[in-house]
Amino acid sequence: MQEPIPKKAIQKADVLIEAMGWIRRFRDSVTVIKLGGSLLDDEEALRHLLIDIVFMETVGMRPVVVHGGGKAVNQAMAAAGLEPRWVQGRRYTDDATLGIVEKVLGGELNELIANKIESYGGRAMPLNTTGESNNNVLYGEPITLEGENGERLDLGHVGHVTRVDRDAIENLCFAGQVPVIPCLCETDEVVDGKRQLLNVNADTAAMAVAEALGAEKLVFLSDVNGVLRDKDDPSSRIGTLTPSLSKELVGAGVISGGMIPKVEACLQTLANGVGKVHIVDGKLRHSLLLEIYTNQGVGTQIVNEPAA
Ligand SMILES: Nc1ncnc2c1ncn2[C@@H]1O[C@H](COP(=O)(O)OP(=O)(O)O)[C@@H](O)[C@H]1O
Ligand SMILES: CC(=O)N[C@@H](CCC(=O)OP(=O)(O)O)C(=O)O
Repeated sequence: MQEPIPKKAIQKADVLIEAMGWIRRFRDSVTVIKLGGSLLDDEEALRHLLIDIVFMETVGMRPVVVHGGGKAVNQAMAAAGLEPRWVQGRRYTDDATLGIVEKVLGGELNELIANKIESYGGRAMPLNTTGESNNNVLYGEPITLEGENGERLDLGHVGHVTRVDRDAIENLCFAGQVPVIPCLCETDEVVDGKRQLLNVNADTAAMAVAEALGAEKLVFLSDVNGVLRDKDDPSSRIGTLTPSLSKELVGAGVISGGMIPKVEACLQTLANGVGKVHIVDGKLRHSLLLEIYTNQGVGTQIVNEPAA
C-alpha cells in the first residue's frame, strides 16, 4: 500500500503557491539591501540573510547589496592604537583611518560577503577599489558640515555620493550576479591623474544606489526590529513611519544615534521616487523574505504622508 503523503509536505507546497503571487510581482525588480555593520559579525544572522539574497536572485529578483562595517573598522582602529573621532555621526577620516577603512570595508568585508554568497550557490561581484582591478561604481565629493555657530567642520576624507555607475550595476544584475558595494566612493574629479578615495556613511551610500537604480525597494537590515518608541523595548516597534512623525521623534530624542542617518536616508529616498523603504531586523531569521514575500510586517516601513 502507498504511504500517505505527510501533512507537512503538503503545507510546504502550499507555502510555495502562496509565495507565487509575490514572486511574480517582484520578478525583475531591483531591491537594494543595506547590510549594517552590527550584523556582519553575527555569523548565523549573516548566513541566513545571504541565503535569502541567493533565494531572491534565484526567483528572478535583482538584489543589490550595499554594506557598512563600522564595528569592524572600530576594532581594526583599536588594534592599530587609533581612537575613532565622530563628527555629527560621521567618522573623522584622516590618512591612517582611510587606510583602515579601505582595507576593512573595501577589501576584507566586501570580499567576505561576495565569497559567502557564492558559497551558498549564488553568484556575486565585489565592487571595490582595492586589489588589481578597480571596479568601483560610486563617485562623489567631500562633504562639509556646519557646527552650532555656523563654523565649518573638518571631516577629513569623508564624502557623499553624487554619481553611481548604473550601467555597471545593472549589467551584473541582468547577468544573474549580485553586486556587492562597499560604502566608499572616489572623487569624480581627477587631480594629478588620480581620484581621491572617500569614506561614506553606509546608509547614505545605499540611498544613493537605490535612487540611481530607481529601485522598487530599499531595505535597511540592522540589529533592531525597526524604529522603536523606546529603543530598549522591542515591543514598542512603530510599524509605519511618516515624514512628520519621524521629525517629531527625532526632535523628541526618541530616534537617536545611528538611527538618525538611517531615517533621514529613508525619507530622502522616498522623496526621490523609490517605491518602498523598510528598516528590518537582520537578526530575525528570514526577515528579508518575510518583508518581501508575505503580508507580515516585520519591521518599520517608511511611507509618504497619506493624502489629506
Ligand atoms: N528609536 C530607535 N529605534 C531603534 N533603534 C534606535 C532608536 N534610536 C536609536 N537607535 C539605535 O540605532 C541603532 C541602529 O543604528 P546603527 O548602529 O547605525 O546600525 P547599523 O550598523 O545596522 O547601520 C540601534 O542599535 C539602536 O541602538
Ligand atoms: C563617514 C562614516 O562615518 N563612514 C562609516 C562607514 C561605515 C558605516 O556606515 O557602517 P555601518 O552601516 O555599520 O554603520 C564609518 O567609517 O563607520
